[in-house]
Amino acid sequence: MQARLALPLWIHAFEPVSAALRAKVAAALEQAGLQPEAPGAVPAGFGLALIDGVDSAVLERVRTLAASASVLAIAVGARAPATADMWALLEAGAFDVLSWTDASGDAAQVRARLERRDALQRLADSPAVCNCLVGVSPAWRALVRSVVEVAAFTESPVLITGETGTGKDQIAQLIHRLGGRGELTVLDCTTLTPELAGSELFGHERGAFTGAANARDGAFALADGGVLFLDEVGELPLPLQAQLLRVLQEHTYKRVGSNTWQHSRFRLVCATNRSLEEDVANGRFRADLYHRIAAWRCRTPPLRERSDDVLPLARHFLALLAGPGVACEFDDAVREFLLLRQYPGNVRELRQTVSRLWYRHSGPGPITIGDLAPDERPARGAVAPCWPDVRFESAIREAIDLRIGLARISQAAADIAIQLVLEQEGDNNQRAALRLGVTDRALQIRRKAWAEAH
Ligand SMILES: Nc1ncnc2c1ncn2[C@@H]1O[C@H](COP(=O)(O)OP(=O)(O)OP(=O)(O)O)[C@@H](O)[C@H]1O
Repeated sequence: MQARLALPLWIHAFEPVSAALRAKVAAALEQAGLQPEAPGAVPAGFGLALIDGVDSAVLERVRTLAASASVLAIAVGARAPATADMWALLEAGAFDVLSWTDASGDAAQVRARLERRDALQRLADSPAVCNCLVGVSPAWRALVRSVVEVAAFTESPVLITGETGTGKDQIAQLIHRLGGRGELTVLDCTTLTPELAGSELFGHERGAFTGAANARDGAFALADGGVLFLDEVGELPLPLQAQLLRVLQEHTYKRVGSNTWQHSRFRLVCATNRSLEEDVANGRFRADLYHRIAAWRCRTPPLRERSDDVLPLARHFLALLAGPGVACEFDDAVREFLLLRQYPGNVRELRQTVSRLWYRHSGPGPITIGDLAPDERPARGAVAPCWPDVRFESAIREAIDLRIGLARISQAAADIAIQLVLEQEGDNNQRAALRLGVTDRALQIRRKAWAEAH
């Protein structure tokens, strides 16, 4: 038997999978060093969904399980599921779909996948990631997981796209930290002029051009053994794009004024806030270069797509400003202001907003709305509650991320509203109906349908 894997692992067998088959799978997994159990009330950690046939009920259940745990779907039926069903299981949140063929390698396959997933999760939750990169939203967490995977398990070039201030630079630094390679050499492509670019990138020999009093290393030499980060790569002029092709492909180049090929082994990370696909389509960016730099792509989502991250980020920036051991918080009104404000400059703008609050603030005590500079305060009249607001949008986004359909979202919103109003009105149907803007009878029908469904 292999060494035990200390993973909380549960097994959920879907109808019509028999208890005997479940026990057989569990025994094989135990042989492979796993310790399967039944799922708890809120399944966490890792889980196996044993399925024999896929229908909407199975998909719905997988969706619920995957909301709080990492789910691996295992098809145990005599026939492998149709490809469309496999995709549907992934869509529902399973991280992979395997077939159980009753062969000796099946349990080993399961274990290998769980180990990899566990290693990824540990890295994503490690101080190397969490101490610098803050974010709790599903969109941010999915990005971090994919970046951790590409950084720690591959050597491929990575292209990071995203609006300004969304953390592309931070992600490049994370790839460098996790990759365990030498130095990080950063080159801002907006600063490359046609005259200087050759020397900046490739270096030059002494006397190669007027003013070249000494030989000098360029970015490719400096990046040897480490990571080369080409920031704003979309701004590279076309002639320079052509010059980069060979070195990115072959890792060889010549210094300006030299005929000798030099070698440099580096990992390439590029970032841009442009759509390079569009630039390729309209001839602004070379397609061959694009395919070399974009072996892996990731996108840093704008802050408006992850409003759950606003307060954690704001608290993080405040803690950095306050320094170690100094507790400082925002009061409720400031929290609301921060949540409802728009951030066209994304995280950078949020950081600057927090800095301005901090420098106007005189402690002790929380940051209060008086700490907001007068020109930043919401205009009079603009503070009336606006609905639907970003919090509502965030809840809906979460439902969409969980791939919940429109009918269920609308139904759930209506059910919650009815429940809340009934509570407030002491279960008085007539008053609740009045407040909800529906007839007494309509509310009764809905309540009856709800009671029957639950
Ligand atoms: N997830 C995060 N956690 C903590 N700080 C962050 C995060 N994302 C961004 N920041 C901070 O926001 C600011 C902007 O981030 P960064 O420079 O990485 O953005 P960018 O996308 O590279 O911007 P640009 O396109 O303008 O170069 C920095 O101060 C960075 O520290």
